[in-house]
Amino acid sequence: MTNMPASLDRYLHDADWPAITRGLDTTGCALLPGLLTPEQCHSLAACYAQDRGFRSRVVMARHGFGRGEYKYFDYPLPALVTQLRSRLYPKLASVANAWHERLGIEARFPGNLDDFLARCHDAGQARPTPLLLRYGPDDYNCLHQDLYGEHVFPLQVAILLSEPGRDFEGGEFVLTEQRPRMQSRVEVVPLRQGDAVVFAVNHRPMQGARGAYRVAMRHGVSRLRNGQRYTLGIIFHDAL
Ligand SMILES: O=C(O)CCC(=O)C(=O)O
Ligand SMILES: [Fe+2]
Repeated sequence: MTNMPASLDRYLHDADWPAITRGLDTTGCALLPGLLTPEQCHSLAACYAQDRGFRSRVVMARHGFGRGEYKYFDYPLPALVTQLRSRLYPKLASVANAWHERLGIEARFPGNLDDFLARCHDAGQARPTPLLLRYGPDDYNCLHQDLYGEHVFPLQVAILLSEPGRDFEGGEFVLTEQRPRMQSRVEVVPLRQGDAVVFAVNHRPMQGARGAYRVAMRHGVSRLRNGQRYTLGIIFHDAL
């Protein structure tokens, strides 16, 4: 994999971060359309078949997580994954800090990923969390939250590496939001190949009459009707 592609640098520089922040604040998710090129998607998805470069493989059905499988990258991450993780982090850290402030959570996030990871590693959360997921016909991913220890960065990113309609059908990315004492609401996020969705890992603040309250978010993937679907997941906190 090559060094930081200029296109990615430009994308992150030119993106409308105030609009992305508004999306995150109002719905708990925001789209970064066309963050990766089809070629980048293809080469990341092709990594899945390799044995090297991963620390573990999870067959979802064995754990009741759904159907399909995923593999956690090992350190050192592929260059493109490192770049995405370290460049996206500072853009999202200010949203994360604003959310903690509104939720009355004490922890604040440093401005760069290395400082945040040092905090995770000091607490024993030292295993890398970026992952590739692979789904085939009838596979799905149950609603879940990617929590791996005490240290939680409240936003994460998923990038669709396959093209809906061409590579697979079904398999929609869904988010649910559970307000206290209310029934859950679902949001389907339409993604094309190369699109990234930024979303809340566990809680997000919602403005109420008497200040902000906590909404619990979960994410998952609906059943594939056919084909193959690959995703790159970028989680910022490391795992115990
Ligand atoms: O395959 C997907 O779109 C969901 C991936 C996921 O659960 C994650 O990135 O944490
Ligand atoms: Fe996930």
